[in-house]
Amino acid sequence: MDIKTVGIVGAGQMGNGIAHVMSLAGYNVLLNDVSEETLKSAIDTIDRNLERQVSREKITADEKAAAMARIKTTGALPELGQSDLVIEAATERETVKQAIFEDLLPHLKSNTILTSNTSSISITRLASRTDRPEKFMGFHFMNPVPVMQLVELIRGIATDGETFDACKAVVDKLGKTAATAEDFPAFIVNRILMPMINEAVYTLYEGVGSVSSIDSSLKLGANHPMGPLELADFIGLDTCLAIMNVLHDGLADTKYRPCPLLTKYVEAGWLGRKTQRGFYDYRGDTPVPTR
Ligand SMILES: CC(=O)CC(=O)SCCNC(=O)CCNC(=O)[C@H](O)C(C)(C)COP(=O)(O)OP(=O)(O)OC[C@H]1O[C@@H](n2cnc3c(N)ncnc32)[C@H](O)[C@@H]1OP(=O)(O)O
Ligand SMILES: NC(=O)C1=CN([C@@H]2O[C@H](COP(=O)(O)OP(=O)(O)OC[C@H]3O[C@@H](n4cnc5c(N)ncnc54)[C@H](OP(=O)(O)O)[C@@H]3O)[C@@H](O)[C@H]2O)C=CC1
Repeated sequence: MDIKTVGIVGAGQMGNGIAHVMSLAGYNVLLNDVSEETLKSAIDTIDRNLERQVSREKITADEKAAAMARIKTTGALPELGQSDLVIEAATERETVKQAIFEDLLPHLKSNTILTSNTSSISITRLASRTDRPEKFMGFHFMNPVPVMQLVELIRGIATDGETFDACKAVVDKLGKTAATAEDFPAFIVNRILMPMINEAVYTLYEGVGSVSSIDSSLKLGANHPMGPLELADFIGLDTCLAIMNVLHDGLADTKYRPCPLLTKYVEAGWLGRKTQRGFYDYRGDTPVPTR
């Protein structure tokens, strides 16, 4: 299938990153969000990140201008119906994702491929509630999208070969690398990464280390580019907790129980960088540990 137009639902940190790389690769992009303000700030972020690539001579100013011109924003979900490929990148909550697909279905072309950027939720279950489980799959980018090389591709039980090949061709055109994962809770990356982050929060909860000592231990002792708590703030603590809950419920093993301290931060609305407070406080010039 020849994909020309990509509809993206959700213009948060992942949605704007996906719009950035898609438009730079030559796709027309229709970006949707429930909030007009989020759509505006997504365009500002994409502009800033493309400008950074221009200043580092990764792309030319003309390529940036062409990419910006290929992105349109809309608050009206039905407008995404004419897309060849839809990537849902809204909040990590199954009811939110289900409602989006339900609202979108009556407006879709019959051959549109539906995908979700979910970090953990069952692709088979999301697909089963649509009219096209064979044309549905997981298209999982990593954060920050313009920088990270990997895209996980997840087939639901019914996904057909043509749909998989079309999505794999998109990953190739983006210059990224696909890894195929089976459809089990949190797939590959988050099955491994998120229990490590959760364990870092337990290490903090039990007083084994402070935020700074835990993060420097993993940065300096294991060569991780970010400490696990800094990374949790970067991903979003709400997203981390949602993924742990999917692992805990889906695999029914207490080894995946979310740390109560992670729950407490989320209940406080301290979701990390996106709310300016999480394991670090980002309101000043430099991040200050909150424990
Ligand atoms: C939760 C899920 O479902 C799955 C996930 O995504 S899990 C999260 C996966 N992501 C990670 O693990 C990220 C770990 N962190 C890192 O790799 C690095 O800290 C980082 C790449 C984010 C930043 O790297 P750094 O060396 O500290 O910063 P910096 O030198 O400023 O940036 C490196 C490059 O990335 C670019 N960059 C950094 N952040 C960026 C962003 N948000 N958007 C676009 N470009 C960005 C910079 O411009 C720079 O580009 P050049 O190489 O062309 O100069
Ligand atoms: N953060 C990460 O590192 C990664 C996240 N993901 C996945 O990507 C998805 C998005 O995550 P992320 O970008 O971090 O989250 P954000 O919270 O940054 O963005 C989610 C966006 O979706 C919007 N939204 C909520 N409901 C709807 C709706 N019905 N229609 C349209 N937009 C909606 C939200 O609006 P509002 O704020 O107004 O509610 C918000 O702007 C999740 O499934 C997450 O698991 C995947 C890889 C990495």
